[in-house]
Amino acid sequence: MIEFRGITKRFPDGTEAVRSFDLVVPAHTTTVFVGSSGCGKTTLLRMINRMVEPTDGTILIDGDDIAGRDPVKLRRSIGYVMQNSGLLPHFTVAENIATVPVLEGANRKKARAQALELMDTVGLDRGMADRYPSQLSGGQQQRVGVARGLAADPNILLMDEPFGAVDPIVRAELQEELLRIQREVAKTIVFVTHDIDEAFLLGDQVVILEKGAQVAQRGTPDEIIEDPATDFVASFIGADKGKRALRLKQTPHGTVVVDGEGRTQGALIEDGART
Ligand SMILES: Nc1ncnc2c1ncn2[C@@H]1O[C@H](COP(=O)(O)OP(=O)(O)OP(=O)(O)O)[C@@H](O)[C@H]1O
Repeated sequence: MIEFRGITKRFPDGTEAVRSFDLVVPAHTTTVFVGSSGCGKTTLLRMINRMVEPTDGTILIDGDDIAGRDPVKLRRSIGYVMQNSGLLPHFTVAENIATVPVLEGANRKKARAQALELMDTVGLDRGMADRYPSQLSGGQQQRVGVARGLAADPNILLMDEPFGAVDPIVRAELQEELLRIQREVAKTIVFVTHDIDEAFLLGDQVVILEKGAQVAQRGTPDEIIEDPATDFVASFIGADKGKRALRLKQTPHGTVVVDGEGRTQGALIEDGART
């Protein structure tokens, strides 16, 4: 469990990126921070592994104040996956995945064997182990990034817009893969996105943020969709445009689901029917 208590971050130029932020991130579930550009999501995430130090307040991991932890050790014990994967260009795929275990003193042969296993986990062909990042597609690079994040077998995985730079089809594939991996590994994941649909798909807990990391609403996707707390939230999730208020419509071919403007969003099928 990660706990933010009264966290404020003011940068030296006076920008208050985060103001008095409180939140409990339960273990073994996915919490998503979602909000517009500049609202403080990345700053919140980077304070968990001390890449950014808070100006005020306390962050606890499993009850321990992280201010008392060695920053380098803390950082290596937490997985971090970023947009554009952040891979080292002169390292092969396997070497990239094994970076942290090798830094931590793991035997190279063992680290490589583990990297190959992680390639299976994230759905990458082992034949790519000796390629360089520039020889992979954007989606494959992101898979390597996820494998690297998991390599030290961390309890916590931080993901900063990890699927932001890939096309929508690959993005949907990566989201499904992450859901599958999370069913297997059950890490405590903190995921940052500005895409509300991604937040609702991946999040057990979704935290909608406004400027200064002010919490507009926090809850499960169901709770937020059923009862948006404010006009801002309703607008952010598209409820005001009828995007979330779906109706059934009969057609000659069956029943479809339409949004507030009558646009077809999907077909209604019987439970247990083939999709
Ligand atoms: N090192 C810094 N010095 C000064 N201001 C900063 C610094 N890093 C971030 N900020 C500012 O803090 C605010 C929050 O930034 P942050 O990167 O956390 O937002 P974000 O929600 O992750 O945005 P995005 O979705 O665009 O990445 C912004 O106004 C940003 O300009």
